[in-house]
Amino acid sequence: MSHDVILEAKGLTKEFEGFTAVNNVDLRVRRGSIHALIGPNGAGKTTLFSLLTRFLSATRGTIRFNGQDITRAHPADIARRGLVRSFQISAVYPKLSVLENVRLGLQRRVGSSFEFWRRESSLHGLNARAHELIDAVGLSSFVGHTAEELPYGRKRALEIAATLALDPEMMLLDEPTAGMGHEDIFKIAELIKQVAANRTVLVVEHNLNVVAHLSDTITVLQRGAILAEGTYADVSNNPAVREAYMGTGHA
Ligand SMILES: Nc1ncnc2c1ncn2[C@@H]1O[C@H](COP(=O)(O)OP(=O)(O)OP(=O)(O)O)[C@@H](O)[C@H]1O
Repeated sequence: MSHDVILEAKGLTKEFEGFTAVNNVDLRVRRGSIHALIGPNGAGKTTLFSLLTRFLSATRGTIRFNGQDITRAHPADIARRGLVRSFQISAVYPKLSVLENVRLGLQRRVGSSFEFWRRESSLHGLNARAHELIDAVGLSSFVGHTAEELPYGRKRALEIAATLALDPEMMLLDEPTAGMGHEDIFKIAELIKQVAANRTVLVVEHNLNVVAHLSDTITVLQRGAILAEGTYADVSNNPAVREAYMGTGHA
């Protein structure tokens, strides 16, 4: 595994009672890149994410992260190694406020989240950074709201802020702009670009404008297998990809 490749899956396969949702996928994600995973509904994108973060066990295949075999690692161990999925929201608690949720993520990163005896004053030291992250995802006017009170799009923004608070080496974002209005989509896309400056991002995204804007590399899945891979120009000019997208409303 080359040093440039942070995450590598080989022959990854997931069968559900005879149905193959992910079929012999070889995926290499370059360190520092934004890599998008696209494909029609049911192509296996979410299943692939779940395999990579070990929310699901693969039927076959191997996964290496930073050169180490994580094929059988526990999901929490994978997160600790720096591979964090955005909705892995042990990071978002519905009854806690936006500020508390993001601050908790920051505390986890410094390894103090379970030190409940820590003085309230020490928490305030984290507030400035928490407010920065909250501001960056456009949630400043929702600071005191509980996570469960937020509208859907804002909740997704909070998930991203909470994930960023953990400062992962690699982030897996599962449809980060889903359910968002046009303005929020643009803000989130910019934010992803900004945070990707010093980390690796693998993103499942349906909005092809966002994909075109963000991605260094795009992998197109169809029926669980890789149909094409390359830059946006490469894949969007690929006849097989055009065919796969016809009639899906995403073209
Ligand atoms: N637990 C499961 N049991 C049986 N089949 C499943 C299970 N999870 C997913 N599948 C099937 O696997 C296929 C791939 O699903 P997946 O959700 O990974 O696709 P996707 O590309 O993420 O789709 P979408 O874009 O609609 O989110 C689908 O046909 C789905 O019905």
